[in-house]
Amino acid sequence: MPPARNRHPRRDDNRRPGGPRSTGRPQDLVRRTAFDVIRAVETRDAYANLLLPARLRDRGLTGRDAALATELTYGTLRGRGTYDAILALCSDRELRRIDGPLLDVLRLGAHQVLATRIPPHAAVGTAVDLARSVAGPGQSKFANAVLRKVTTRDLDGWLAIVAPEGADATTRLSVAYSHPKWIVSALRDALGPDRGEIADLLAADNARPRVTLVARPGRATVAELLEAGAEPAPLSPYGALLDEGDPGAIPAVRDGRAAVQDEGSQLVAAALAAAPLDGRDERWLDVCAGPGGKAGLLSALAAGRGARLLAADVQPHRAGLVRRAVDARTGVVAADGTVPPWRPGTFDRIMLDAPCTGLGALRRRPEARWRRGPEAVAELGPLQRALLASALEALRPGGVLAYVTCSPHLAETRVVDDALRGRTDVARLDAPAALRAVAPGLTGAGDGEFAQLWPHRHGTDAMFLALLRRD
Ligand SMILES: C[S@@+](CC[C@H](N)C(=O)[O-])C[C@H]1O[C@@H](n2cnc3c(N)ncnc32)[C@H](O)[C@@H]1O
Repeated sequence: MPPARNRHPRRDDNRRPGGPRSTGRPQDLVRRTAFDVIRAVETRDAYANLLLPARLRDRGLTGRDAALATELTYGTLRGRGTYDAILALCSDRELRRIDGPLLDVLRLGAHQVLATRIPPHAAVGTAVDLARSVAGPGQSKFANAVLRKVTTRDLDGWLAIVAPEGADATTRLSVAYSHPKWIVSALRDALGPDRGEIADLLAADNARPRVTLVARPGRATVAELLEAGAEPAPLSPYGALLDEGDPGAIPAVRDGRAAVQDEGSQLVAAALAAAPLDGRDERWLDVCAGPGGKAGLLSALAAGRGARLLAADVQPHRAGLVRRAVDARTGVVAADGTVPPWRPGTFDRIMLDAPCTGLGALRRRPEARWRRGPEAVAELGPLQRALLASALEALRPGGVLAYVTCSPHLAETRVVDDALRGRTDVARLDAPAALRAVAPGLTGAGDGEFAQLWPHRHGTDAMFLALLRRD
């Protein structure tokens, strides 16, 4: 099966209105912008989702031009694994011998040829122009020769060659769905008995998610978001989906009463808030709160109950971002959760949204899959375990803790089993039931103690949730 394709309406008229910077041909500016962001991701570890909006603004690209630049940037970054396999067959030079800028032009060209409705001659022509401007006339001839070969087959035709049925399953899925092999293996392991869904999961990682908004209760309502053009979200009682338009233009979002937040993130925060608890319910803690997505919702839910949230993050600038997401009652501190400034047994509810590989949010971060290797999982383990041990210490007897990762990787979720081994004072609560209590329509999120949401099943990031009570 081919990777999910982000088809773009067939057109080569992506002109932008004239303006002070509209010297060269406008379509060149669109592709040049995509190229610059792809290069920055490659050479200086830039984040496409942060850099691209800034470049679009700088260059005055809006509307259809901005949409095309976004599609080209994200699609090229996501599809790199597939495109490299195809380019390797079309080039008489090994890919590792092709200069970085030229290789990125070829990837951008391959994406346009194979996964958009841009006519092949326009895709090749503009890529050759770009190759000339970033790598010189000699290299533009090479780019022309390679990309012309790419145009000889459609994506399915190429996949039959680079990811043939007879190849071993991990390699085939890795090339066809453009995921590194170690991620394919890790995701398949995480699916466990449902491993047959792996192709659907990889395809979901390649599809751009819809923008999900959260109405922070007591500060905004879902109805207000619907009036602004959003649709109700299928699962979260606080959620709404936006198909088009700038979320920042919605007054509630502009004022910080609502925000952009994945539905899975909303659900795990709401499940912690709704988990049954005996006794005092006044002191809530978010240990790893930056940049403040879950803290924003928790602070609003806490306020509605007369409880108070303390939000912490080890990085002062991330703690600063949290301040913008929460109300004035919420305390925000820059603190290391492994050597915390708070006393043991202080809190009634704790959110531990641990630093993780983010393998559950690949659809939002197009370049993330290429950035780190499997060593990242091993590197994060000790920190995840230390944070969980320390957060359990901070919980009062009878209190409830949510251990959350936006990664389904078993090494990152089994941290909970490691932490509880040999302990008799911590009980695992039924996390799937807690999620269903806030999202009654939810199915397929697990039937044991732990809950796992999936992009291909739930349309959310692959959030993992364990709910623990200290006895
Ligand atoms: C997955 S992110 C949290 C996302 C956040 N909960 C949200 O919903 O927006 C993990 C956060 O943990 C923070 N972090 C890493 N090590 C930490 C530590 N030792 N103590 C506290 N925070 C830490 C990181 O700075 C990062 O902001």
